[in-house]
Parts: sequence; structure tokens; C-alpha cells
Amino acid sequence: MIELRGLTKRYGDRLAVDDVTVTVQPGVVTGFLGPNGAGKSTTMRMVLGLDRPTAGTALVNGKPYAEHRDPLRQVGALLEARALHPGRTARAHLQSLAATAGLPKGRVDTVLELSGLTGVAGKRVGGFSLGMGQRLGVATALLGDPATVVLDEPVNGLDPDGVLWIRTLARRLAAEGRTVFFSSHLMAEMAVTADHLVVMGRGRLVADVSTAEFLRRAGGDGVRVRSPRAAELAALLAGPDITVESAETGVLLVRGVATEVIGDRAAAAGIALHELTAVQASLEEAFMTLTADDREYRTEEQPA
Ligand SMILES: Nc1ncnc2c1ncn2[C@@H]1O[C@H](COP(=O)(O)OP(=O)(O)OP(=O)(O)O)[C@@H](O)[C@H]1O
Repeated sequence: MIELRGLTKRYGDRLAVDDVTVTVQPGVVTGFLGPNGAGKSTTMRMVLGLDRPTAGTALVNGKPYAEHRDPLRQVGALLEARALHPGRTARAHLQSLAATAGLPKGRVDTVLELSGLTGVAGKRVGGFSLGMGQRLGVATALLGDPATVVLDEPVNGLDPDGVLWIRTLARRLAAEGRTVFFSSHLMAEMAVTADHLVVMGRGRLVADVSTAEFLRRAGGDGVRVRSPRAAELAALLAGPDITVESAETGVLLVRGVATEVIGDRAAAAGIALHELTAVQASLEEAFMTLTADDREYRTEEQPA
């Protein structure tokens, strides 16, 4: 579990992280989302004890990172900038880390297998592609069999195969009861991988919700209706908490009424429907809607 309480980081007059309080739960995949400069990397660095908070605390599995005696067994991390010894093979790199941290030797083969690197374990990492480097970074993160896994932009540089691999792995780690916290700027990827989302904008917490709730709050869910008598149908459907928009003639986007209800009401009024489709906002749209408030500093509309 990761617990951030009033976490704040100031660089000069710049508030990189501004009073963030959030708990990242075990057993689910939590996506960490935010535009460039939102403060995601700074937050992750504080969680990993690489940066000192200006105020507040960041606890991992109940303690600050630095207070853990066996940090690699507690938290595995993939950060964006990694320095690897280019002349070493992937296996040698992992073996030396395992030896230094007193981890069982068998873990090396296990994590090579988990990250799909068994076939290239004997190759020097200097010749690795960005994607292979990412896989090795993930293998390194998992070496200590950690209860909490923090991955900063793990999808970067991965080919479609690699993206599918990281998605499956993240879900599997969560299903094993671990805390999985990963950042990405690829919102479509988040929509399919993350169960829960923590969203930051300009250093502040913008949302801490399930992915489904995030999409719903952004008002994206709706029903697209096409009918030769669209205007009549719009009048029929009007009511409190119901919005009907029409961007093109004969087509309505209705929010606040279920697909079935629209179909039944249209049928009862003898109005023909040529299309009745439930639509979901993309995560990208939802994200833009929610962070728009933040960009304008209209905090009163922030979701809890
Ligand atoms: N060491 C530092 N010194 C000064 N300012 C910093 C430092 N590290 C980060 N910042 C600033 O803090 C803010 C948050 O940066 P951070 O890297 O945490 O954002 P991010 O959400 O991870 O963005 P990105 O996706 O671009 O990495 C930015 O304005 C950045 O310029």
C-alpha cells in the first residue's frame, strides 16, 4: 500500500507537488495520470525516498521507504532514467543486484522469464533496444518479489507485444495482492489496464476514482440516437438531469437516460429510430474535461 498524506514538494517558487493525499490500494492496478509537468515523477521519487518532501509524508507498506530494512522486497520500481552497465549481460546485471541485496539466486531466472528476456539473458545490455531495456527495468523492479510495484511510464518504447505483456503482468501482479502503481501519458492504455485512477494536474490531485467512475464523472457516457423525428424525440426525453445535444441534424447525444428507456419511449410515441448506440467517452476526453478545471484554477469544481 502507498499512503500519501499532505505530500508537498517545492522547487524554489515552483510547487511541483501540492498537498496530495491519496492511498494506493493493494490488489488493484492503479494508473497515475497527468499531463507533462503534473508532478507524477516527483511524487514517485518521494515514494521511493529519492526526493525529500517539503511537507507531508509518503509511506510504502506502512513506513517511509528509507525506514525499510529490506526495501527491494517491499518496493520494486521502474523509473524513467536508468543507468546500466553497458558491458554487462542482462543476467549478470540481475545477479549482481540480487547478490548485493541478499536475494535468492533463483529470482534472477524467474524475473528473466516474467519479462520475456530469457532468450537474451546472455546479451550485453549496451546493445538492448529501448523496449528490451524497459523489460529489463521491470525485471529489476520485480527481483525482490516486492509487495508494491511502482512503474514510471513502463509502456514507453514498447512494441504492441510489449504493451500487451506489461498490461497482463500489471493485472497479474495486482491479482496476487500486490499494490501496482504505474504512470502513463497514454490514456487509452490506462482505460484498459487500470482499475483505479489517480489523476494529477499542476501538482494537485484532480481525481482519485475507479476508471469507470472517472469516465462517468466526465459526463462522457451517453446514448447516440439517430431518427428522422429527432427534434420531437428530444422534446419527449427532456427532464431533470437529462441533457440532449444535437451536433448534426437528426442525431442526438442523450445523457442521463438508459438506452432501453429511450427505445421504449420512442416506440410508445411511434417514432422510428435509425440508430440507438450507447457511447463511452474515451479516457482522453474524460481527462481533458477534468483537468480543464485545474488549468483554469477553478478548484471548486474538482471532484473529491
Ligand atoms: N529537480 C527539479 N528542480 C526543479 N524543478 C523540478 C525538478 N524536478 C521537477 N521539477 C518541476 O516540477 C514539476 C513537476 O515535474 P514532474 O517531472 O514531477 O512531472 P511529471 O508529471 O512527471 O511530468 P513528465 O510526464 O513530463 O515527467 C515540473 O514543473 C518540473 O519542471
